[in-house]
Amino acid sequence: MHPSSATPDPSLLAPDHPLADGRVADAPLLAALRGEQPAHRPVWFMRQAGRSLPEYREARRGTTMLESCLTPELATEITLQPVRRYGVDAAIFFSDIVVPMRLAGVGVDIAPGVGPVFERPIRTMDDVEALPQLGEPGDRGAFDTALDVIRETVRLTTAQLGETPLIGFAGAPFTLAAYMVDGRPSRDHLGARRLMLAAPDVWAALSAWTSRAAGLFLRAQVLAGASAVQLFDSWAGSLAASDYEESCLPFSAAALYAVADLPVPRIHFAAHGSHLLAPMAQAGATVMGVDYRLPLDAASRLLGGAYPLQGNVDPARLDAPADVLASHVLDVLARGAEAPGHVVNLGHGVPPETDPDQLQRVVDLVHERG
Ligand SMILES: O=C(O)CCc1c2[nH]c(c1CC(=O)O)Cc1[nH]c(c(CC(=O)O)c1CCC(=O)O)Cc1[nH]c(c(CC(=O)O)c1CCC(=O)O)Cc1[nH]c(c(CCC(=O)O)c1CC(=O)O)C2
Repeated sequence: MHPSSATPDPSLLAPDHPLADGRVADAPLLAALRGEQPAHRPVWFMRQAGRSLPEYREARRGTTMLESCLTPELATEITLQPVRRYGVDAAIFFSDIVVPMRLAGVGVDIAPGVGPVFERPIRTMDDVEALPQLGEPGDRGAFDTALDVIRETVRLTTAQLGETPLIGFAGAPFTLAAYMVDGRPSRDHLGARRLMLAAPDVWAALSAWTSRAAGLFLRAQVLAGASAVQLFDSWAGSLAASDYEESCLPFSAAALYAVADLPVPRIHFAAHGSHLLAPMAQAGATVMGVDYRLPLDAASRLLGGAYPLQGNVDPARLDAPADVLASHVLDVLARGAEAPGHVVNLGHGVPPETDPDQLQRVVDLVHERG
């Protein structure tokens, strides 16, 4: 089993990093992620920067998704939009889980209304061995050079964020590998799960590659200025716990280990993953994200009260009448108070058709009552 933690060393951060120069020292988000009780419960939303915002749709006019992720000034503006509009307690880096693969030279694009689509699905050991080399942490090879555009966006964003922390993120090895095997979004990831069981050596080699890509992508974001990270194992929920522990956990642990020596909280989240919460907590995260299917007090008990939690407003209630939404948010706050620390989020990403005014109501209620 891969080691999952190391001793964080603040000296690894540049003096002008928001954590080093004190800019984010009093941020409620970081206090809650450390398991403390800040003056108010912090809140942010997965996919807060995106299609639900008119200003996003305006800013994206005439550009493809990946162009917008790889144009520093545009990605910075999009990351800042929800912080300005809602007053949320965190920015999440506007990017996508396939960006590191694109930067590595893998043929992938994001088709609107579909999601990631790969030119060549990965099915054999030859396919894996033909993937671009990524190098080791600290190597100045082609991939590390390609990550400079990410570093530039993080720097531009944190220069404008002031006291609001930036969360860097990556897709987890299983979710990335599932896209690469299936070649496009899939509901049950049967192609990936079949390969995992039929050719475990190919699956392990691919997962080692996606784990390295995710880990280097996270590390680049933190060293450039991100003050926390989130590893999205969006689709691990399609796995049985035994398959997850056997074929995925070691690779998620390796991805998180890539930033374990840096003094930043590490959030780990899987949609539909309540049955995996305990094994996922062994991957080396310091905070667990919970989707909307498992109440936070039950999640905290399941984890022995050992982890601050993030979540878990049900996205479906964002369309409900204001009083129904309010009572649901108050219930999430009450249950979240059972955990050592609580960051309010949705139980999955903001649905594109969400009314921004409803998200504003959630932020105001959490800041008032949280
Ligand atoms: O059409 C557009 O404008 C691009 C849509 C968009 C993408 N990534 C995006 C956005 C902005 C937004 O969500 O509105 C932007 C995006 N992708 C992601 C995040 C991180 C987060 O959720 O806060 C974000 C938001 C970043 C931010 O708020 O700053 C990461 C991501 N991309 C992806 C996944 C895995 C997944 O959801 O399948 C995940 C993990 C997040 C999750 O589990 O919800 C893959 C992906 N990327 C994308 C899509 C959507 C394709 C579509 O429905 O048009 C999809 C597939 C899907 O969502 O079903 C493209």
